[in-house]
Amino acid sequence: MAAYTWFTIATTAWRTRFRKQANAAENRGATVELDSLINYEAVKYFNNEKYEAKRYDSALKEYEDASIKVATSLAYLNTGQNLIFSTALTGMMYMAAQGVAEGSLTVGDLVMVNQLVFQLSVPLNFLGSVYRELRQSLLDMETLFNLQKVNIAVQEKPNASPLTLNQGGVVRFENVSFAYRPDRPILSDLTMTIPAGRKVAIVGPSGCGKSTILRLLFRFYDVQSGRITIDGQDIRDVTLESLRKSIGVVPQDTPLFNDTIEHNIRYGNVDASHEEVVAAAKRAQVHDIVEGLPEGYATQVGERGMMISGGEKQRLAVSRLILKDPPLLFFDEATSALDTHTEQLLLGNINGILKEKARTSVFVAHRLRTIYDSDVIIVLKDGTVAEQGTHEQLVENNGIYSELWSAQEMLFTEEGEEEGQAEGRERRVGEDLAKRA
Ligand SMILES: Nc1ncnc2c1ncn2[C@@H]1O[C@H](COP(=O)(O)OP(=O)(O)OP(=O)(O)O)[C@@H](O)[C@H]1O
Repeated sequence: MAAYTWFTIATTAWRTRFRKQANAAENRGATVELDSLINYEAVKYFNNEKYEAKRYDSALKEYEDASIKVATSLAYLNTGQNLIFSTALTGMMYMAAQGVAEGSLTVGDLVMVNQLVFQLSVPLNFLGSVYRELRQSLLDMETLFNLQKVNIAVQEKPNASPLTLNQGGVVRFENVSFAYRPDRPILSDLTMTIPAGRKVAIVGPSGCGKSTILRLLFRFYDVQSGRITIDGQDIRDVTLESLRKSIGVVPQDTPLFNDTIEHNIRYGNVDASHEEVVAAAKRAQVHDIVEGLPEGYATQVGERGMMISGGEKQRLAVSRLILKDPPLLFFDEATSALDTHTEQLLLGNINGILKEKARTSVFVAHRLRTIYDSDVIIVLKDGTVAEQGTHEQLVENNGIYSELWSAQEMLFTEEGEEEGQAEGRERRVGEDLAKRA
C-alpha cells in the first residue's frame, strides 16, 4: 500500500507540469484564434490568412504535444499502479500458497487472502483516481484562482458618499501625475480647471494623454499623485456609481453590441421609450439614415457594429449620450469620422443641448475647427498644460495652438480651393474664424 501511495503521489506530481503545459497551450491557441477572428479585416487587407493559419496551427501543435504527454503519463501512472498491485497480489498469493503447502494455512485461507487483496484493489483504485482528478481540476482552475489574486487597482472607500454636484460640475485636476508604467510618465504635475457649465477643449499632440484624462476622471485608474475633484469632492472619496453616472462619454471607438440600432441607442438609458430613442437619434443627426434602412431601428449592427459606417457609429454614441443626459460630458474625437457638413450640424445640435442644459463639457479634438468656439481651450504638451485661453487669446499668443491653427487653416484653404469649394460653408467658417482671430 505504501509503494502504491508513494508511486501515485510522486507520478501525479510529475504529471502536473504536462497538464500545465497543455492548459497554457490551449489558452495560447484560444488567444490566437480570437485575435485573428476579431482582426479579420487586417488579416484580409494584408493577405495574411496563411500566416494566421500557421500561427494557430503551431499553437494547436503545442497543445497536441502537451496533450499526448498528459495521456502518455496517465498510461504510465496506470501501468505503474497495476504493476505494484499485481506484484503485491502475486507475492501474497505465493506466501499463502507456501502456507498451504506447509500446512499452516487451509485452501479456504488462500481463497480468503485472494478475495481480501482483490477487495482492497477497489478502494485503492478509487482513491488513486480521486487524487489524480482532484489535482487535475485544481490545475484547470488555476487561471480562475489567479484572477482572484489580481489586485483591484480602483476601489471604493468603505465610507464613500455619493457625488453631489452643488457647484454645477467644476472639475479640477490638482498637481496630477500619472503613468501607466513607472518608466513612462504620461501626466506630470498637471493642474487645470474645467469650469461648470462651460465648453472646454483639450488639444495636444497624439499620445500626450488626452484620453488618459478621461480615464482618470472616470476612475478607470487612480492618479499616482495630486488629486482630481468635482465640485470640491475628491473623486476617490465618492461612490463609483455616482461618479460614473454623472459623466457621459463619447469615446474614440464606439463600442456597440451585436443587436439592433434601437437597443444600442437605448443603452444610454435602458428605461427610455421608443419616442425618446427617436428624439435622441434626431438630435444626433442619425434618424434620417436609420429611417432609410430597410429595417429602420430594428436593423442589426453586427458584431462591434461592423455592419454600419464609422460616422453612423459615432452618431449612435452621441444619441446614447443624449439619452443618458449626464451633467458632465466628455467627447473624445467624437466627430472625427463625419464629413464636415454633418459634423457642423451635429456640433450645432450638441452645442444647443449644452447651452440649454448648462452642461459642463470637454471636447478632445485634433481638428481645431470643431472646438474654436470653446470657452476655454487647454493645450497639453509633455503631460502638462502648455497654454490655455480662448481661441482668440491663444492665436494672439503665437504659441503651439497658434501654429497648429495656422497649419490646419492653410491645409483647409488649399483643400477647399482644389475641390472648387471656395464658396462653401467650410470656407466661410474659416474666414469667419480668421476675422475673429
Ligand atoms: N492601458 C495603457 N497601458 C499603457 N500605456 C498606455 C495605455 N493607454 C494609453 N497608453 C499610452 O499612454 C499615452 C497617452 O495615451 P492617450 O490615449 O491618453 O493619448 P491621446 O493624447 O488621447 O492620444 P490620441 O490623440 O492619439 O488619441 C500613449 O503614449 C499610449 O501609448
